[in-house]
Amino acid sequence: MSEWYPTTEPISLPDLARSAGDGTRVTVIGAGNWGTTFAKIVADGGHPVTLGVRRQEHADEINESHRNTAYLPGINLPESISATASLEEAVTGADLVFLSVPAQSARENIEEFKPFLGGDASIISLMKGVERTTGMRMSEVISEVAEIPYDRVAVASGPNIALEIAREQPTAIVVASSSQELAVRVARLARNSYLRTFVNPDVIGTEFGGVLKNLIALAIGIADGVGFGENTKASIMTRGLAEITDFAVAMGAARETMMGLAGLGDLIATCMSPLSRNFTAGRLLGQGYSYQDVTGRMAQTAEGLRSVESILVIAGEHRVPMPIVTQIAAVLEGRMHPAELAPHLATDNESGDRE
Ligand SMILES: NC(=O)C1=CN([C@@H]2O[C@H](COP(=O)(O)OP(=O)(O)OC[C@H]3O[C@@H](n4cnc5c(N)ncnc54)[C@H](O)[C@@H]3O)[C@@H](O)[C@H]2O)C=CC1
Ligand SMILES: O=C(CO)COP(=O)(O)O
Repeated sequence: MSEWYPTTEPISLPDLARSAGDGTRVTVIGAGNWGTTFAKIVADGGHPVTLGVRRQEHADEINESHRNTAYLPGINLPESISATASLEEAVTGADLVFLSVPAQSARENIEEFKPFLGGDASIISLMKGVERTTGMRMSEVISEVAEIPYDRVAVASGPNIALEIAREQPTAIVVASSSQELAVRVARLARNSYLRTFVNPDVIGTEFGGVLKNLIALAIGIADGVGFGENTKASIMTRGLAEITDFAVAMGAARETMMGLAGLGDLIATCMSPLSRNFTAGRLLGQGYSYQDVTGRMAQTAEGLRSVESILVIAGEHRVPMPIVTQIAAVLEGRMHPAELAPHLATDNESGDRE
C-alpha cells in the first residue's frame, strides 16, 4: 500500500499489481469517446463493467458486436463490458459509478440516476468542465445533486486522449479524492498493462488541471489554424501553464499538482494532439469559423468552449489575471481576430514584460 502524502506530487502505487478482485461492481455512465474507453480500461484490468448508454441501438451494438463505431472506430471492446440503455439497471447495485457525460449535462444525468444509487455507492468524475450556470467543479455538482458526502466523490484526470488509450498506447492517470481509501480503491480498478495509475489528495488541482488545459488547447488550436509555428505555440503553452497555475492555486490547488500529470502532462497531450477536440475547435476558430460554425461542426464534446466564460468570472472574483483566456473569449465572441491572439501574449503582462 502506498503512503498517503499530504503533499501534492502524484503518488505512484507500485504495489497495484494486487488486483482489486473484491467483487466491486463498476458502472460507467456515458458511452462517448471517454466513457467507452474508460470502461475498456477497467475491463482490461480484469473487472466486468456495466456501461450506461442513452440509446438502445447503441447498447445493442456494444453487446452484440463489441464495438462503438460512432465514438471509437476500429476498436474491439472486451466482452466483459455490458451495455444497457436503462439507467436503473446500470446504477442499481453499483459500488462505483464513473460519470463521463458533457459537463453541462452532468446535473440532469445525476438527477436521473440518483433514485437508483445505493447508500454506499461512490461517484467518480471523468469530466473536464465546470458547470456554466454555477461555475461549480464536477465533484461539487456530484456531491450536491446526488446528496452524497464529498468523501464519496473522486475525480480522475491526466494526459488521457481517449482514442490513444483505446489503442492501448501506454499512459498515466491521476485519481484524487478527499478520501484516501476511495482514491486507492479507484486506482486499483482503473489500471492495467497500458495505464499506470497515481493517487493525489488534491482534488481541486486535479480537477482544475483538466478544465484549464482545455482553454490553453483552444488557444494553441487557434494559433495553429492561423498558421503560426512552434515558437508561438510554445510561448502560449508556457505562459498558459503559468496563467492556469495561478488560477488553480488561487482556488486552493497545490502548485505541484499543476506541474504533474493532471496539469502539465494533460496540457502537453491536449495541446499537441490532433485528436483533441479542444485543439480541433480552436483550429477551426483560427481558420476563421465563427463560434456558432464551430459548435455546429463538432460532433463530440469540446468542454473548453463552454468553460471560458465561467473561468473568467471566477478569475475576476479572485483577481487572477488571465490574459490568454481573456483573449480566447474575445475570439469566441468575434471581438478579436484570431491572428491577434499571439502578439498580445507579449503585451498584456501588467508587471511589464517580466516573465
Ligand atoms: N475524449 C477524451 O479523450 C477525454 C474526455 N474527457 C472528458 O470526458 C467527458 C465526456 O467526454 P467524451 O466522452 O469525450 O464526450 P463525447 O462527446 O464523446 O460523448 C459524450 C457522451 O455523453 C452522452 N450524454 C449523456 N447525456 C448527454 C446530454 N444530455 N447531452 C449530450 N450528451 C450526453 C452522449 O450520448 C455521449 O455518449 C468530458 O467532460 C471530457 O472533457 C476526459 C478525458 C479524456
Ligand atoms: O482531456 C483530454 C485528454 O486528456 C481530451 O481532450 P479533448 O477533450 O480536447 O479531446
